[in-house]
Amino acid sequence: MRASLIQIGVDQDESVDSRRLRVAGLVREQAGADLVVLPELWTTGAFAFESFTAEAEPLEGPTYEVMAKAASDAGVWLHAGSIPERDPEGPLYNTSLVFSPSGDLAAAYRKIHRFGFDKGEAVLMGAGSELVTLRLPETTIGVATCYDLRFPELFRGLVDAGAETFVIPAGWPERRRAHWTLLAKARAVENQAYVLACGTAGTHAGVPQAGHSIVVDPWGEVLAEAGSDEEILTVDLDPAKPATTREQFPALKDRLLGLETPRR
Ligand SMILES: NC(=O)CCC(=O)C(=O)O
Repeated sequence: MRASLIQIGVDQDESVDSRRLRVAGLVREQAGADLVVLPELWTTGAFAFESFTAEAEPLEGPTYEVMAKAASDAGVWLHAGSIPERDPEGPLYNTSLVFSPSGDLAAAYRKIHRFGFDKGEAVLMGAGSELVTLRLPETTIGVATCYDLRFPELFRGLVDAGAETFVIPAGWPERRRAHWTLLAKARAVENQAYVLACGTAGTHAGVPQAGHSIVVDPWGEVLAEAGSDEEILTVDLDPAKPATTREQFPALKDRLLGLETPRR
């Protein structure tokens, strides 16, 4: 299974419309991959709070249109990162979109843990409440977004729902890059799952981004890691590896807490 993570540079000297078209071109260039992944809030930048309201779009808005077409043109499963979603009946959400190779929306995930404490995303956006997994031909993905990476119980919930591969778009800042790589490895090892974590490059709203998109296998081995600039990581994954790892080292079977029916 071939995955491509597109670590987009998000700089405010490029308009949102131009970036959408440029990114669609990059997705089309990944024809031949099975799964393509984009970062969190790459239209605005995850820290460009002041533009969330102005750039918010309905679920089936301009990013949806352009990315659905790019997925079908490339014939790939596309995790198109997240958009600031305007729900006509409610608040804004930080919503990830996953398209099938025919360009249909296969899943949407509203970020559960909003970042910023009492500022920024945490006050501008509503919290999602539903875990999302999706069966692709070769693996079951579980989706999470950026700050969610700090909440291991979310990932355990995704494992319980069948996830073998976590797909995590992000806009993680350079200042806490050490946490990003540490937590990506931890989520892979503790859940015996692949982690595909795709961040942004560049600087937006004065916040330098970490980049360093990373692919970690179920043993915690880093299969690929980007630098800080715009970059595309392409990796070949063995879809059987989460299952074989869980068989060979069955630590998940020793869980005692947090299960509706304890195993012992
Ligand atoms: N966009 C985010 O969720 C940022 C998360 C972050 O900066 C952190 O967890 O640290």
